[in-house]
Amino acid sequence: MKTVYIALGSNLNTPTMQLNAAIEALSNLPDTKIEGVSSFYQSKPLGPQDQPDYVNAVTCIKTELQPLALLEQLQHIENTQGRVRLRHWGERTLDLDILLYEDLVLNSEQLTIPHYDMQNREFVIIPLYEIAPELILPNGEKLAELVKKFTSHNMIKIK
Ligand SMILES: CC1(C)Nc2nc(N)[nH]c(=O)c2N=C1O
Repeated sequence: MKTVYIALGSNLNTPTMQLNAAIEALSNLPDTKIEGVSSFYQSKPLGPQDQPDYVNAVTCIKTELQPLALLEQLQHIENTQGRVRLRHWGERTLDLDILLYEDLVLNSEQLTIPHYDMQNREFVIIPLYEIAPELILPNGEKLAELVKKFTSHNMIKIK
C-alpha cells in the first residue's frame, strides 16, 4: 500500500459536512484505507476575499490506486458532492488535492505531485504537520522546517 496525503478544502454548502462526506467517500475507495485525518481549520481565502472562509483539513491514506486512478476517484467524489466552482480561485463546494504520493515527483498534463503550491499554503502545511510531523518531502525538505514559516498562522481549529 502506498502512503498518500490529500488536502481537503471547501467554502460552500456546509463545508464541514462536505469534508466529512469526502472523508467517508475516501474510506470507501477500492484498496484504500484512511490512516489519519487532521483537525478541521477555518481559514481566510487565499485569492479573492469576496468569498466565505474555507474549512481545510489533510488526510493520510494508504492505497493501491495508482496516481491517475486516484485522481479520477477524487474528481468523482468532488462531482458527486455537487462540484461547484464559480470562478478561478473562487468559492467551491469541495477540493481534493493530492499533496504527496510516497516520494513520487510527477509533472504530467493531468497531475503535478508534490502539489505545486503546498509549501506556501498554511491551510495545507499546518494540518499536514499535525498528522505527519516527521515528514520529509521528496526534495529533502523537512516539514518541521517548513512549518516554522507559519508559526503565527491565522487559522482557527474548529474540530
Ligand atoms: C481559491 C484557493 C486558492 N484559496 C483557498 N484558500 C483557503 N484558505 N483554503 C483553500 O482550500 C483554498 N483553495 C483554493 O483553491
